[in-house]
Amino acid sequence: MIDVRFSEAELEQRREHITRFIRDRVDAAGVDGVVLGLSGGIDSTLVGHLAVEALGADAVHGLVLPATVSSEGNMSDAERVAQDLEITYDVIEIEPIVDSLLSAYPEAEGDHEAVGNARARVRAVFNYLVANHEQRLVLGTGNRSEAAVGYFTKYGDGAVDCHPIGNLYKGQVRQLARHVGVPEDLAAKTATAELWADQTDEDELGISYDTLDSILATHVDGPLSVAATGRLLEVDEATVERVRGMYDRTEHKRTVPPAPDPLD
Ligand SMILES: Nc1ncnc2c1ncn2[C@@H]1O[C@H](COP(=O)(O)OP(=O)(O)OC[C@H]2O[C@@H]([n+]3cccc(C(=O)O)c3)[C@H](O)[C@@H]2O)[C@@H](O)[C@H]1O
Ligand SMILES: Nc1ncnc2c1ncn2[C@@H]1O[C@H](COP(=O)(O)OP(=O)(O)OP(=O)(O)O)[C@@H](O)[C@H]1O
Ligand SMILES: [Mg+2]
Repeated sequence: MIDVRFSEAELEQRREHITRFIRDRVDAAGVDGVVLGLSGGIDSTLVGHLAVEALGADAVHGLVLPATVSSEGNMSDAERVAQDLEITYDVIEIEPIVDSLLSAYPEAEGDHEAVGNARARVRAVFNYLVANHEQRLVLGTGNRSEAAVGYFTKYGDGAVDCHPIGNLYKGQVRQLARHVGVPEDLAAKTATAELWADQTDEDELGISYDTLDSILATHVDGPLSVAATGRLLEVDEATVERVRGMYDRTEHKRTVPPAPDPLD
């Protein structure tokens, strides 16, 4: 595999670069701070840390938004992160809202993907309720690995004002998290979207993040062909092609929705 990790000096550079980015976005928007969803996972934990470093704890509002499929461990970790960072946070159960969507449209009941994505979109509604009310920006927590293969809910966790860690592969997210002092149990935790019971990213994607990061760095974001990537990483060409296919099929999630060209 490709080792995507930074050197210590590069990590410190990234930390400064991202905290400056967050400050610049807030200043340019003329708002009073940021809001973000805290899931107990490493992406939101790292963004929470960097936001506090950039803006101070008073300018960061956390939302812990449990669903019935959320594990108690993750929800208590999310609260622990907010408490350790000394930020204001709310805990709001989202399932009553998901239930009311399904009682209005029972046809979707039992469709775990549609309902799971609705959970992510209900969370986006709360983020923007707080952002509008308190003059804040919504911070995204998506990383390059998820974005490249479209592993996020369109207008759910993808509905944000900026992506502070959007250029980091998952392996780099874990490394930067350790560098800024995130506790090891959180930095090493298995990634899960928790949109339905027992979901994990690697199971659903059918690939480990180490392999995904390597294929992205080499082929999707890098110059090597499918065959050269397969040889270099010692993975099947079919795996490289599968990742490339996910990237191509999810282009619509990374771009502004199109309209027809203007008439001449
Ligand atoms: N070619 C195209 N051009 C324009 N739009 C297109 C399109 N193809 C689909 N669409 C639209 O996109 C929709 C499908 O996209 P979307 O609604 O996102 O749904 P979809 O991509 O099917 O599902 C989201 C995936 O992201 C994962 N996820 C979600 C949230 C968080 C995390 C996490 O890591 O925590 C992971 C989730 O487990 C699932 O695998 C379609 O229903 C359609 O409306
Ligand atoms: N229960 C939740 N409460 C609040 N926000 C949530 C919750 N679940 C998901 N989110 C939001 O959706 C984002 C996307 O989830 P995702 O699982 O990709 O990231 P993560 O949980 O931070 O890290 P990991 O991918 O390692 O699990 C989270 O970072 C968080 O902002
Ligand atoms: Mg998660």
